[in-house]
Amino acid sequence: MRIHVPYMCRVIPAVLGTKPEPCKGLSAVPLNGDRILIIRKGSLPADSIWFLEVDSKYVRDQKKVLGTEVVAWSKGVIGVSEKPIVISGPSGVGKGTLISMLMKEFPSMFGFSVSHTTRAPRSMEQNGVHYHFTERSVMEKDIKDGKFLEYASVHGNLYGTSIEAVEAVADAGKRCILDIDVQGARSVRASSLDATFIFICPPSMEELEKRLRSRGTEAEEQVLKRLRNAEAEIEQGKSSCIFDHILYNDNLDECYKNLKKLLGLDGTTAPSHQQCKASLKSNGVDLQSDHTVSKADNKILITSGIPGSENASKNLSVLLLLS
Ligand SMILES: Nc1nc2c(ncn2[C@@H]2O[C@H](COP(=O)(O)OP(=O)(O)O)[C@@H](O)[C@H]2O)c(=O)[nH]1
Ligand SMILES: Nc1ncnc2c1ncn2[C@@H]1O[C@H](COP(=O)(O)OP(=O)(O)O)[C@@H](O)[C@H]1O
Repeated sequence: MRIHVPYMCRVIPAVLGTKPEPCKGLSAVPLNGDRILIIRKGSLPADSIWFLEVDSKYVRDQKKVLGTEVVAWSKGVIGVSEKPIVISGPSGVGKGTLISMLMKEFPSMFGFSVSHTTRAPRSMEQNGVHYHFTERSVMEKDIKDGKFLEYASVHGNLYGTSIEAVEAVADAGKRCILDIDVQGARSVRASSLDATFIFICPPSMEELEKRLRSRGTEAEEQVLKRLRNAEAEIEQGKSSCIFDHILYNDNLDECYKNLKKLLGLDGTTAPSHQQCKASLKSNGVDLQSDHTVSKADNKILITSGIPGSENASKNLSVLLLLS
């Protein structure tokens, strides 16, 4: 079982009082920075593991918002969250159009990861909705400070996915969609974020140019740069092993139908909530009331039964902490 820190967690609005009672049956493992992993004994896997943030920026902000004393905030690992979806493809191929269609048809299911960029906003674009439009120096500092899951220089500007952007979608209980370039997709592939990777291809370079020009959002110099970059992007998208699926966006409705099909949204393969719950029960950690917890590097070892006894090794669960 893998636990991703800090994303893939959902915020449970459980505020502890100023003087929490000593809790029986809880194991606490201090992690990096201001996080503690809590494991509760003798409970269902779905309700047994969560993180506590102590005196983090989030906790301090909540103190202000709630106007009350808050000592910690819990971020629970509950249920099975669906894999995020990474969508890549050359500029003008129709990524944004397909993502908008998906979000419009399934508003409560998907959430868009709002990237940061140093490029100037287009006339219809809103800060915080389409992108977080950012100064290069600010973004570079945030990258240095480890706030980004991935970033890349694309068509002369910096683009990046902040950890907070992905976390915000997970916190809302939605499946995250990332619209990022091939370099970004490669970085996410190499990260701990388990995602579904989809590459969108144009039917031809002529059609791509037509779409890019007819969108009318770029100056000629930018159009030419994007078309030049498109050839390499398509080659990498098709030949690398980054992507799980390649979709051709020739006829839009057809492509959208295929996208829904591979996401299991055409009514044939979508997993039900019950199925998710069942798979969690069979794959999750079966915590018994007598277990010990220890930490070694990025692993949390949970041993049920009496340590050192013959049965203990059979009941060893290892949680990998990947950040
Ligand atoms: N690596 C990375 N690429 C991004 C991110 N956000 C957007 N992009 C990519 O940057 C490229 C340019 O995006 P944009 O300027 O909005 O132009 P458009 O693709 O023509 O709409 C596209 O390939 C996007 O997929 C991000 O957070 N990270
Ligand atoms: N299958 C398609 N056929 C014709 N035009 C399309 C198709 N898909 C998208 N478009 C148009 O192409 C332009 C670029 O699409 P967009 O979604 O902005 O691309 P991207 O986000 O990949 O840069 C938009 O004007 C959009 O309406």
